Amino acid sequence: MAATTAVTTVDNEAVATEAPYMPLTYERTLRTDLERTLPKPYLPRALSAPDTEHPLGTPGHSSNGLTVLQQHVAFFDQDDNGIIYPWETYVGLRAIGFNMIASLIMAIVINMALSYPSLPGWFPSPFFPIYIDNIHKNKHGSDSSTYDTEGRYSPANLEFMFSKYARTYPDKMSLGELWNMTEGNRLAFDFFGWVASKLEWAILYILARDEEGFLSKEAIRRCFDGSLFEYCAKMQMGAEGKMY
Ligand code: HEM
Repeated sequence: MAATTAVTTVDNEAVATEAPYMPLTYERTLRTDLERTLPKPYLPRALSAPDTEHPLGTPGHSSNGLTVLQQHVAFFDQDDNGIIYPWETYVGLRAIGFNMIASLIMAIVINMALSYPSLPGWFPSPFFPIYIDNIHKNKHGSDSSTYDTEGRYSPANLEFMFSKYARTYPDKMSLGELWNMTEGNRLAFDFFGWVASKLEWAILYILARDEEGFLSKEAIRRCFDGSLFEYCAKMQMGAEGKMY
């Protein structure tokens, strides 16, 4: 009997997600029920971005053989040649609803920051192209870890983002909660990553927040696979359709 109890205690410790002497581990909780609706939630997906409510990813959204991170940026490749120039980023941002000044500033910042790591050679280009083949080389620190280093999408990390930081509602986050998330994701002395993360989440919040000022899990999930951008562009053109 004693042996059984000992084994049970050891087993529980082996899968514990909370440590009594580290309060953050029980303030920022991890969901342990993901497998009820999402098979192999720990497995990074190369082609689709599922969550517990959408175990097959985005219906009707084709990967075209691209990784989820490549899909995130492919919308901005206006001529489909695998290279995103600043003017293409600008056109894409305008198409999803940003005004001229915001789109201009964002296009310059995004292409200046992301071009060099993505280039096929070591020589910089004055036109600041971003090569989609190498977009995984632009992964930075202090992010949500939802993309892996090859550009796959890790479903469990999207779910943990919500179980850790979504306090008001389980499926949407306020601006303050997003702020806490980016603060919680900060890695030491990672100045580039701190700023890049804040900007990415701020732009997404501006783009997709609802009337009450919350950013939904569905908007975030669809930002990861880029289908959110297609949806926003359609909405801007006045096309029919509803995402939520
Ligand atoms: C309105 C447009 C955009 C929004 C709202 C947006 C938002 C985001 C968000 C929320 C993330 C996830 C960050 C994290 O996991 O913490 C992300 C990641 C990323 N985005 Fe965008 N993005 C946009 C446009 C672009 C464009 C045009 C490019 C490049 C052509 C780009 C390249 C990337 C890359 C490389 C990552 C991976 C960074 C990482 O996880 O470390 N994004 N973006």
